[in-house]
Amino acid sequence: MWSDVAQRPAVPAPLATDATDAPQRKASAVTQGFLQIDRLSKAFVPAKPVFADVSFTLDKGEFVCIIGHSGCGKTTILNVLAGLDTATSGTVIMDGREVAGPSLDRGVVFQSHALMPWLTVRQNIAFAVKSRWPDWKKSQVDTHVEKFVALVGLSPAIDKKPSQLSGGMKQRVGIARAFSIQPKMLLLDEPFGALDALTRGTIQDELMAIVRQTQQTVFMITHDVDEAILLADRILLMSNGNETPEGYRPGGIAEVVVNPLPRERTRASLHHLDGYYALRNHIVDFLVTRAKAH
Ligand SMILES: Nc1ncnc2c1ncn2[C@@H]1O[C@H](COP(=O)(O)OP(=O)(O)OP(=O)(O)O)[C@@H](O)[C@H]1O
Repeated sequence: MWSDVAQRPAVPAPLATDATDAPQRKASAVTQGFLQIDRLSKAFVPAKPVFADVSFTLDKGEFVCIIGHSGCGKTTILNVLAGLDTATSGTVIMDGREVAGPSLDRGVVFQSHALMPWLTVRQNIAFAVKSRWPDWKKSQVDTHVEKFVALVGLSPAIDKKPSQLSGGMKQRVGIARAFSIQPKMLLLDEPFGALDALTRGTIQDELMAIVRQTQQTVFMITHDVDEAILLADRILLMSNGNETPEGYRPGGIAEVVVNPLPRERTRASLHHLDGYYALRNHIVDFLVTRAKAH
């Protein structure tokens, strides 16, 4: 089902098991893609890597979500992609260059918005823009900041400080800031995790519109199956490390699911689309039966 090969089907393809499509995934993982992750592993405790042999790629303009139970290593992978942490082994190549530290080429949004509380919305975003383009004049910075604040619908609040904003508004500022530096890749770690369902839905729609408009490449962690189905072109299903009768087995990418739903989907239309329930059930089944015992 929805196997990760070069061809992206428009309708659900017949079921392909992990075992049968894994070799194809590995071959494509190291030869194609704007972002190439090759045999990544991370061990905080030497004998028990959290995950091992993690290989996948992202094409330019692609939106990929990773889903898996708590502790499987999603944030660790995202931190390695961001250059905020190092892997124990393996490589990350973005746009032909190895990721070896943080860079303004990668915008990161965490669950906690991480805004500077003493600065206004405008100043928070301008800070990032000035870091990216130190030679820009104030008027240039202002115009650029205003454009991205408008994109997330926050123009009326541009001169407010974070303490004067709701949780959803703060998260929008974080998203505007990440987009404003026009990174080559956006890394999102459960950016809507702390928001109520209504706000979450609205911002999901906004994010999707901006991503489509800017052709942004996105890697996002989520625990929400519907969020992944709405936003992602592909969904990486990640298993946890676990003890087996043969000994400890590290976690890893158990399966890559290609989203067969039309890209123009919306939250409102999602559950009316052919293939939605099959896709959802497949992911939920993975989380219930396979994610912790592979
Ligand atoms: N700095 C660290 N030192 C030691 N262990 C760590 C460190 N960071 C993470 N871990 C461990 O590595 C494992 C993976 O953590 P990580 O935060 O990447 O998981 P996750 O899948 O993102 O979880 P969640 O969904 O709960 O955020 C966990 O068991 C965690 O305790």
